Amino acid sequence: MTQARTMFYGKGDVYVFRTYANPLKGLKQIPESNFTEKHNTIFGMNAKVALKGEQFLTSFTEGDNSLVVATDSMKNFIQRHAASYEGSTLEGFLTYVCERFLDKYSHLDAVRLEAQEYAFDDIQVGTSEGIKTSDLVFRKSRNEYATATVEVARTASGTEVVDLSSGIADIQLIKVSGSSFYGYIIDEYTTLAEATDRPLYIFLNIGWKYESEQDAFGENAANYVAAEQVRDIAATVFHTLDNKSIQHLIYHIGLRILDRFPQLTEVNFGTNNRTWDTVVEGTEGFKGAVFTEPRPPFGFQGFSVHQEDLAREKASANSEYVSQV
Ligand SMILES: O=c1[nH]c(=O)c2[nH]c(=O)[nH]c2[nH]1
Repeated sequence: MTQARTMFYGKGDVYVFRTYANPLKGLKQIPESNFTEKHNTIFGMNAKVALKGEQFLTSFTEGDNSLVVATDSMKNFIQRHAASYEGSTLEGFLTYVCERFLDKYSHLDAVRLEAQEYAFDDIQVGTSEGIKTSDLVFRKSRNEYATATVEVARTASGTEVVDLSSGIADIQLIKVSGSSFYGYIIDEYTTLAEATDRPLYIFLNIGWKYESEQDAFGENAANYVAAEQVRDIAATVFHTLDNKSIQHLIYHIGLRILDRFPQLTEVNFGTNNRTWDTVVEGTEGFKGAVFTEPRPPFGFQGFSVHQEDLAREKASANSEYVSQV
């Protein structure tokens, strides 16, 4: 059996800070979030590009560099195209750069670009009219950030987006009361005590896919899903749901995201359990308790939720799903 060969090369940690990119305005307002626009005064990212092409074979097998685009040049290519990008989304920018690579170098078969947003948050400053949000000074975010992956391939008639996914990474949320974990298998391996109310601390990466890639480009902002809106849905569902586990929680976050954004086909999760260790239990007379950082090892979950799940829940008379905040 002949096996498909792996062959690509590229550049990672390509930092791009484009100032005064076009703002993204007119996002759909959802009940879980007051995020409706992104000013993009700083459109920042850490990008990674990989070029694919059958014609690169001799660069590996014979050291023939005649068709090699130096990875150093790839870095320049991405950064310079940030100046000419007229759109306002990470997905749109990555697609634009993939297409320009394929235009420029006719021996490429496909280009894959991934990026993590390098976010800067607004900050309030004193002005002669009182405390206002500065349009000049921003502070580096140490919080979650948007992510995107795009692959564009050459076809007989032009190019085609063959992979596009969006996401938000490194959300870290703690719910101090209203989470439980009990009813699991109790046997000779069990040492964990059942909990009817535990402080649930979770790390989440959430990804989503659009039915139509066009919606990820932001030209019709009403169909774009901002990472900030997904973050706010996650926090809202966490706040509301009497969750029985992280598994249970993420299913409901997924359903709510798909309900708010029918233009998505799928929402997926990579989560991590960082539940605090208890040091001093709460008692009748002492509402508070004392906790500390958990020790490794840490539990994790992987799960995807699809529009069929939402349709099934909505059709079911005894569904636990709620669509209101
Ligand atoms: O939300 C949880 N899901 C589990 O599967 C699990 N297992 C465990 O020990 N703690 C937890 N918490």
